[in-house]
Amino acid sequence: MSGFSYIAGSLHAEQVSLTAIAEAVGTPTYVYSGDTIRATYRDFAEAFADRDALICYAVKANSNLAVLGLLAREGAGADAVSIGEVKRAVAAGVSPQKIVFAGVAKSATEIEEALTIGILQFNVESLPELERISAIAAARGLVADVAIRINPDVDAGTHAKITTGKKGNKFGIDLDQAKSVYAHAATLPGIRAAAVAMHIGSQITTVAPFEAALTRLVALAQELIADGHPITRIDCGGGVGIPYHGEAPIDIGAYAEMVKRVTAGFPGTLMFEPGRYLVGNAGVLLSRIEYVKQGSDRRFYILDAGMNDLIRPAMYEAWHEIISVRETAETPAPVDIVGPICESSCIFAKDRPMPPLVDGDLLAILSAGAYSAAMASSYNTRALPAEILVEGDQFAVIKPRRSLDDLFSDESPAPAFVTSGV
Ligand SMILES: Cc1ncc(COP(=O)(O)O)c(C=O)c1O
Ligand SMILES: N[C@@H](CCCC[NH3+])C(=O)O
Repeated sequence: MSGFSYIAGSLHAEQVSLTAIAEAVGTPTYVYSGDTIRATYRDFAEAFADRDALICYAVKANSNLAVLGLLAREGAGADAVSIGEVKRAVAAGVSPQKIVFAGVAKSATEIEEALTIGILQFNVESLPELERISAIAAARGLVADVAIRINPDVDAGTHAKITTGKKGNKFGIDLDQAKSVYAHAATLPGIRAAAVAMHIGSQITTVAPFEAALTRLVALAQELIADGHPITRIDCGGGVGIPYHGEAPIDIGAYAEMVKRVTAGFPGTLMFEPGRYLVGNAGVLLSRIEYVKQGSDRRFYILDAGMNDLIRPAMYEAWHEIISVRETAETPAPVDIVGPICESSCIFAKDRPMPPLVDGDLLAILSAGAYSAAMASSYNTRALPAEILVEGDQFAVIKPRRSLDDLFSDESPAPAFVTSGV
């Protein structure tokens, strides 16, 4: 929980009291520690300081412009999965020549706009996509740099819903098809196949699956180079996990040692796409207990935050640590911590030992810096949560809470119809 600690009996983000934030902007609110994001990025970058390396932060993990800007100022590039994410990265100050564009369904419009922006490379996930990129680039007299994302058929040992590098997953091109796809790429006028790429899944907690996949990718890169392909970059993807529930985190030094050893014979650029690792443990979701309800067999803490604000427990049965903002040494007892949404899965924790708390007390849901605000929705016509960035003893509202009117001001109970024309 670096970046968050109790000071004078009250939980703080760096030197800012979460109680003061709740009073200033209300709840539910995401709070991020800028210092933690920066320090984590620097650790990652430092581990590869002796190699030509480009760290492309996976924008999807937390796409707030303030977070992107902070990382851009550290020198990070961006891994984007939509033209919207590409534009966010550019708006935050990321150089287009540090942006990779991944994703299985890039539209023609997205490809055109990315070419106009001048991104570094497209990470291509299928043969028809490769041909589409070539046709669009060639029509403009351009040559697009691409990596083919390889599916190395490795079990990442993570949750089934977030594994991506096993045969049968929709992502990437199967390893046994790779050489023929590169051979085809070499014949296309709008393509320069300058890289190989992989991304085998998320929240991976051991180095072994990365090593198995990277070993296959490097062997492929060497064969491709021997065949005359201009491979100058290896994109190792993201996926490095974080502790949510006492997991031993991947030691970034051990991960870097493995990557450098496996790629020792490759003189080009190493690329990485970390998302969760950089921001996951740098954020909390701050929420207030609306009601404490005592049922006949259990006690509920009913929060003002719901699954629309933080969907990971409902979607992946994810475990998030939840702590009281008011420090207390009182004996914990099991409670169910639930939200207001009309779904049985709107529950953050079941039978979780918690200290006795009362209506109005604040809770912090930890490890909520990644895939949390970014996946929030306004289901049940609820405003999206606010977001705050803390730096030392100061905080900034980096996403104001919108008014409820904003949620439906562009809808009408009596819409104007137009003739379809068919
Ligand atoms: C292609 C790609 N790169 C990078 C990431 C970032 O993953 P993580 O947040 O686990 O580092 C993802 C998401 O899993 C992804 O799909
Ligand atoms: N959204 C997922 C991770 C998916 C990563 C995107 N490929 C999570 O919260 O764990």
